[in-house]
Amino acid sequence: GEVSATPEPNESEYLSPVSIGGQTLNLDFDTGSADLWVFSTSLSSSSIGQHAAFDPSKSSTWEDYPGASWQIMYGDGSGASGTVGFDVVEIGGATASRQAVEIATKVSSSFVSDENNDGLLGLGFSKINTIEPQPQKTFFESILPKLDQPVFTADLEDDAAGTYEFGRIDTTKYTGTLHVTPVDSSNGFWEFASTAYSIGGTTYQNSGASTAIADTGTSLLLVDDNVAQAFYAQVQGSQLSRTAGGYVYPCSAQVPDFGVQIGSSGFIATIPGSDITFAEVGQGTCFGGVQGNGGGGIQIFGDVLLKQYFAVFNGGNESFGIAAK
Ligand SMILES: Cc1cc(CN)n(C)n1
Repeated sequence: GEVSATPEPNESEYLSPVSIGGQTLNLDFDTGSADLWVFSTSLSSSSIGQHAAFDPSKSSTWEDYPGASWQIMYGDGSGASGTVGFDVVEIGGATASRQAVEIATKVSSSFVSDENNDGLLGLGFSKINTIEPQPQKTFFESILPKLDQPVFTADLEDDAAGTYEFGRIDTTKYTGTLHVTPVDSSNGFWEFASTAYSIGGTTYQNSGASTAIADTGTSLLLVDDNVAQAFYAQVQGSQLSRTAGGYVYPCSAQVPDFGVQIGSSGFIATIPGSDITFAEVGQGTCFGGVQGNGGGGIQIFGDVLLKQYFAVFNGGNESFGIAAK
């Protein structure tokens, strides 16, 4: 079957309505993790705030997973933990009849204050699912056998709503070639080779990092620190600001186009310089959407890059593809 879910755009995330045991929550679809967790009525009312909170006691299809627990920490330092059960999860028409659902009993402050999302839906590989004593499948892995094609696509936009589709590739959503690269899922991510980059149309070899992950749950484009330094050397007035947490520059600065290689085939995915500014941080200073990865070795290609393209995640042959749109 084919399904689609239309996430509501928000500056730092893409949310999609998900039905769990008949209760609808807005979840942040995250290809960089593999836990499906939700705000729950087990949280304090001050943590719940304006969020939708899942109440297992009100679901007729809920099944506890006795003794199981989970605890996750994300790259931005946010985190959550809690207990586990199984329920019917439906997204735009596709249904996983017995999906592991992680009930949050603790969430970090950034989730409390981000009133747009009521939890996360991980679309990474279940080898990094944090459920103890036994990791559980992601929603995509649960429905994979039933899909016409073993794929999901992400068509993220900045201003309009983006769309995730499961089970089909809507060829009307992109133009030209779909550039496909093999994925190495051994770290649990949609990870591929990326050993080159371009600044203002000139291509350079990236000696610092050799791979990258496609991560819809990360807002920025986090490249090898040397690559970020080389990029901002070409942005007049830029500086690495500890207070801002990265490279900033005068909002009036001329920002060159920036590209990163997708796979070892040579395709460089480019972002127009005019789309690189992520936020204004006041006094006419802007925070760049391209930042260093802090020396992590793996580059993290988040929404700053992904929103420029139509992305295809293939769980059948473990590949990642992007095309212009
Ligand atoms: C909540 C969340 C998800 C991600 C990306 N996987 N980050 C960095 N933070």
